[in-house]
Amino acid sequence: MKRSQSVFLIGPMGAGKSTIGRLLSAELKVEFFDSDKVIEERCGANIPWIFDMEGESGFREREEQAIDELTQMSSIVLATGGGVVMREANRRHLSARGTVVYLCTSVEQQLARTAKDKNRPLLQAENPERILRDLFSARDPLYREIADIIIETDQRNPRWVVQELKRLIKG
Ligand SMILES: Nc1ncnc2c1ncn2[C@@H]1O[C@H](COP(=O)(O)OP(=O)(O)OP(=O)(O)O)[C@@H](O)[C@H]1O
Ligand SMILES: O=C(O)C1=C[C@@H](O)[C@@H](O)[C@H](O)C1
Ligand SMILES: [Mg+2]
Repeated sequence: MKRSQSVFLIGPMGAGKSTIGRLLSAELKVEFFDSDKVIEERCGANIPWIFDMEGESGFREREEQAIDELTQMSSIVLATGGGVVMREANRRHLSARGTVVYLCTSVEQQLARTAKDKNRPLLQAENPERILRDLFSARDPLYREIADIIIETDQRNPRWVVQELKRLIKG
């Protein structure tokens, strides 16, 4: 682990960052934060509302501020939003301030895992599969660029991923 002892989970929508982050923080007995939730709490509104009122750029401003603050805390588990790597400042802070874990998932699994949830404005379009494929092409190299650990989650249940992560982080 890097100096701060924090673990930052990155990856696309439906990779399991929020689910695995919560379980991992309980195992490691450290505090858990989800940057999407922090942004919603601070704003007093949900992500679709922020996208509607402020556009994606407004959301990204709020996200950059939240990531800067959260990555300065010591010994936390942080689940990030799927688009966090789009800003260079976020990549720099995540990479310098903790152990970055990229949770990889196929587009098929992402579609299955996000199908019922309406809280992801980028997927409320006619062809979410096309969108997920385009996002994957743009973002996968950026996730890889800052990842200390890469873990494939398609065929794994969240509890297995947490145990594997615990082993890799301690090792
Ligand atoms: N390894 C897994 N196997 C099966 N289901 C999973 C797995 N990981 C997550 N899920 C399920 O997929 C859905 C999406 O997971 P989650 O919200 O944790 O993703 P996320 O990476 O935080 O997405 P976002 O970037 O949109 O916040 C949840 O219903 C969760 O229970
Ligand atoms: O992939 C993305 O760009 C996003 C993922 C979600 O976690 C949220 O941060 C928001 O819906 C945007
Ligand atoms: Mg999440």
